[in-house]
Amino acid sequence: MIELKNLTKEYSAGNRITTALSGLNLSVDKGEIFGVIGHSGAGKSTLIRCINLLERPNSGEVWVNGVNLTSLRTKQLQAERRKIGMIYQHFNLLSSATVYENIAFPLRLAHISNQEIEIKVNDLLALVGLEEHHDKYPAQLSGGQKQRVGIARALASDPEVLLCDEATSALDPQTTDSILKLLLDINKRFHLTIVLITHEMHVIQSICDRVGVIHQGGIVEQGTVSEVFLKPRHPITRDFTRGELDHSDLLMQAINMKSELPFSSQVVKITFLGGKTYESILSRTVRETGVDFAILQGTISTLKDTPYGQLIVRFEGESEYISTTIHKLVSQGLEVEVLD
Ligand SMILES: Nc1ncnc2c1ncn2[C@@H]1O[C@H](COP(=O)(O)OP(=O)(O)OP(=O)(O)O)[C@@H](O)[C@H]1O
Repeated sequence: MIELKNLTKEYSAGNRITTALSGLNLSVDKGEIFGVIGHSGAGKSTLIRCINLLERPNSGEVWVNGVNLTSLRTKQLQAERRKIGMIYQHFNLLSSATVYENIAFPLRLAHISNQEIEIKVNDLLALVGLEEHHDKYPAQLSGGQKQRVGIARALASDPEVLLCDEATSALDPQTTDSILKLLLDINKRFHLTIVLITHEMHVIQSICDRVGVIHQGGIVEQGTVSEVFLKPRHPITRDFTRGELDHSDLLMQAINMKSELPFSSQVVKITFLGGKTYESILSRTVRETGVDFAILQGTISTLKDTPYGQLIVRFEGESEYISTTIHKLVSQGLEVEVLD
């Protein structure tokens, strides 16, 4: 659906050149929610603005729905851009126009009749839950309501792609969740392809199917959210996932106390995904092998609709039986990483 091929983007200010994207490649499938996560300055905004050519790359190609946007003339590009909606961190609403007129704006530009506009805008107001606010001005709305107007406006031209530029970064956690839920609902209902950029793991974890990690203008790791999130390989990805299982000093002490223990032990990280999260695999297995365990740290949460759990445990017992335990856990589909 979207293919970014070898994109490079440099900004020059005076005699200083900043490389924001360097040979970046990315492909997004139709109907998926793809998240790009990265630290400040990594190139996220430049990347998302290159998808609709708000920012023109110095080299490389941008393909959306089989069309090479980078090869188009202005008029053709304008027509293709209508199929790409965008929402922004600071909403970018017209402050002097009502909610209704903000949503109607792209339709008026496209010379749609008043009658059609009325039907369309009323449908969109209902979709984003703002029917009662149609004649208010942006200043009279909360941040979450403003973003709902932004979403309705972006959907007015029936786009095939929705780009979200840090769309929840200015919102509190509760409002963030309600906007993410709305985006998920829109994605499912209209089979809309969504690309979002964020610096928050929570956003990726809540609604994305796949994720790319951007660092110094390139994608350093990408895959399904569970692949990238549960088995991070790149140090930057580890930075983002660290919060989930916190490698605190206390945990490190517990891991390193092996030599002081009167029995042999092994510290492991066990990852449960999907239905296995709620099965009693661990307790059943240790009952069979006779190994004891102490839980040092644990979390159970969800990746979009999929439950997952991660436990750091210290197995205690004969080393041979500990090995058997690990082997049995792996053969039942759990991920086991030996930590000491
Ligand atoms: N208009 C510009 N002129 C000069 N340099 C720019 C411009 N826009 C971005 N940059 C630089 O390009 C690099 C990437 O910026 P970009 O805004 O894409 O990163 P980001 O990941 O979105 O960061 P943030 O999360 O802080 O918005 C940074 O070094 C930034 O300073």
